[in-house]
Amino acid sequence: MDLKQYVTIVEDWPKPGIRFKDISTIMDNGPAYKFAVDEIVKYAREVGAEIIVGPEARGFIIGCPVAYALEIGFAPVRKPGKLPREVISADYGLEYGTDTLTMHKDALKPGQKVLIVDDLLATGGTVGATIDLINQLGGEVVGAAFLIELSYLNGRDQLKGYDIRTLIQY
Ligand SMILES: O=P(O)(O)OC[C@H]1O[C@H](OP(=O)(O)OP(=O)(O)O)[C@H](O)[C@@H]1O
Ligand SMILES: Nc1ncnc2[nH]cnc12
Repeated sequence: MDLKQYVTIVEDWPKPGIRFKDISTIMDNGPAYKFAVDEIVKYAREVGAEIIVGPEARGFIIGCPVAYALEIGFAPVRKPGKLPREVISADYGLEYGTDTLTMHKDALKPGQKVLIVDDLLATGGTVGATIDLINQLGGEVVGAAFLIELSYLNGRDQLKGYDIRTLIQY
């Protein structure tokens, strides 16, 4: 299936000069959404993922069905002030802003094999901070999977030495 045809490009959103890749038109199409999730499930099996870690909010949309299909857990990465128990933090930069990400301190078991899942790799700031969080918790990153890669923003530079799978490239 050519998944790219289901992505909607929104010009100048949320700021002038940004070409926003809207994945809601993948999600609202049952076969396209299932195809995307199934491709990442296959990859998760290849790398032997024991838990999925996904950043809010769009990482949940892809990461949770992958975890469900594999009958493994999902650990959320959230923006500050959202997780109710003790957290660890990491700062990151975005294509359009900066922020901090957090995870619960007990979200992973030491040595657990983690697959990071998100909808989109842009500058790599989010995934870089997510790797930092996983490392702080003693997890082992076995791969990172994204629906979309914006190659022109060189997010892969943040992921040197890690296995990456992306389904759609721009
Ligand atoms: O590679 P990067 O430059 O870090 O950008 C990619 C991240 O940006 C978007 O999330 P955003 O922070 O906009 O949050 P959302 O999913 O809640 O919309 C996207 O879902 C990725 O998580
Ligand atoms: N251009 C873009 N489209 C959709 N999500 C994004 N996250 C960061 N950059 C993005």
